[in-house]
Amino acid sequence: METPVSLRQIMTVAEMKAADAAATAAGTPATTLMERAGKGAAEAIRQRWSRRSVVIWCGPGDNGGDGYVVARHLRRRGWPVRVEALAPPASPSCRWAAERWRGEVHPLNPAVSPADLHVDALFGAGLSRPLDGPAEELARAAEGLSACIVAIDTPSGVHGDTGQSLGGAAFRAALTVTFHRRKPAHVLAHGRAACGAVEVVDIGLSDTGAGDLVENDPSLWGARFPWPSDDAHKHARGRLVVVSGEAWSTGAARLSARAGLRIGAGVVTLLSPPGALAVNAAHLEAVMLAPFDTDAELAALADRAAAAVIGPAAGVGEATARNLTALAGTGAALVVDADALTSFAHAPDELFARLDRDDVLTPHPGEFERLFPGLLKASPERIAAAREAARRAGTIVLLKGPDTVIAAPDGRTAVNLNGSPWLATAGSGDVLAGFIAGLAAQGMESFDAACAGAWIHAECASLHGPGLIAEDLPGLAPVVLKRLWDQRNHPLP
Ligand SMILES: NC(=O)C1=CN([C@@H]2O[C@H](COP(=O)(O)OP(=O)(O)OC[C@H]3O[C@@H](n4cnc5c(N)ncnc54)[C@H](OP(=O)(O)O)[C@@H]3O)[C@@H](O)[C@H]2O)[C@@H](O)CC1
Ligand SMILES: Nc1ncnc2c1ncn2[C@@H]1O[C@H](COP(=O)(O)OP(=O)(O)O)[C@@H](O)[C@H]1O
Ligand SMILES: [K+]
Repeated sequence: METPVSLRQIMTVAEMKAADAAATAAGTPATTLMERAGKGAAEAIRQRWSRRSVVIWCGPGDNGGDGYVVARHLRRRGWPVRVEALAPPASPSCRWAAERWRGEVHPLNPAVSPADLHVDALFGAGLSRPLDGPAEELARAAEGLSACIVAIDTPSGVHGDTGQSLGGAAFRAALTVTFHRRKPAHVLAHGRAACGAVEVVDIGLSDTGAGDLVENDPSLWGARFPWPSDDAHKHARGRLVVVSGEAWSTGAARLSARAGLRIGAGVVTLLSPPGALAVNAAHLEAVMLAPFDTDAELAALADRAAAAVIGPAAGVGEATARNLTALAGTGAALVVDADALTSFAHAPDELFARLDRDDVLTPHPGEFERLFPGLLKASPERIAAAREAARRAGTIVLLKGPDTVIAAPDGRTAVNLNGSPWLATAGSGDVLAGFIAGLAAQGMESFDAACAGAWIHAECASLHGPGLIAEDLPGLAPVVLKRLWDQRNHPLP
């Protein structure tokens, strides 16, 4: 069975608080939620580690309360547990949990008391100011110990919504156990690294439905993947065109074209300036080639295409801007990347005016800054920046990076989690543009295509690992596609 979309939902700290309040209002006491949270965290720890000595650092709020519950459950299982408190319990639920811990409570040892495992239950996702005093000292002393630290909800000192340190020191963990849903801190680059593995414990909060911020995963788009029908023919599988650069910069467009073909577009044509025809012809097999001289000729060639890629090594300037305008006048869904983005740096609104809701912009942070000056810096995190960019542009925006964010103008947003640094290699973005456009050419809705393209792209990179170059990526797509195909025919239980 596929994972329901709602299980892949990411909730902000405020949304989580609201879900918590709704449960309490509906009759589930806060202490019941805390008991489930702490018990679930203890179980997650026992699943990962055999019995060993553990020190639990408890804060004064509900995160600390979870810590006392973890302590009780681990001791019940025979684990040697030492509880250290930063301050006496201050919240009612924390007091409740502390009263049920029958062992000793020691003051926090900022120099790290020796143990095989340490549990950070100082502060959770709602922390609003930097760690200070003994908590900060402890975070510094615990640097380098992350392999034996388990964080409850979030590593203390990390902001739940941004994943950034609140300033000063923050903990890093091997495992973070959170509750109900992941928060942005668990998926965005810095926070994700601080969390280590993330496990989500169900604490019985009611299903809040499929929110519009989700993890990017096949459960999001797998059911709508454009597999060919039995009576498919190549033209029915979707026509894709890719605009080539001049003779000395043709490789990027060929990478996109090959990627589009590999991901299933039936017919892929590279549209090439006359001066680049010879070099393109020398390097193409299944990808077809057609010359264009003017933007009008380009539009005519693209007229029957379902999707188009423009940007990879297309050249920055007037000609690319004109070519984009010509393509925008066809019915093709556009994937606008690289030089096509930069060609509008002086007038981003002119670009946005030419695009439709089914077009996709694929900027890396540098290109994003050119189209949306200051937005990344002014936003609390990348999710908010990408969402605002999609709203302004009226089109889909895929903001690239270790935590690629895909946002649609209607608010749908997905964060890609399967990326790896092997993708940080020249040309990998060109392949991504080709994957997305290849899926759009097959009729996949553009937000789905962007999400599926990003996920498959990252999956290909993980399959290869060290030594990856962009040329390898399209050739790895069949392995990933086969897995998706097999899951479709034989869904996992
Ligand atoms: N939501 C849910 O559904 C469930 C949530 N659960 C658990 O509850 C946790 C959230 O609990 P929480 O809101 O009490 O936040 P927590 O991070 O524990 O305390 C932060 C407060 O401490 C205070 N503070 C004092 N000294 C401080 C210092 N040096 N540095 C900084 N702050 C300091 C400070 O108050 P201030 O002094 O600023 O007024 C601040 O407001 C959550 O992470 C999860 O583990 C589960 O039980 C299951 C159900
Ligand atoms: N550290 C990283 N972890 C995960 N993905 C990464 C990382 N660095 C880069 N990527 C991915 O690699 C691709 C690079 O694209 P881009 O910067 O456009 O490169 P190019 O222009 O050379 O093709 C993007 O999909 C990006 O998300
Ligand atoms: K914590």
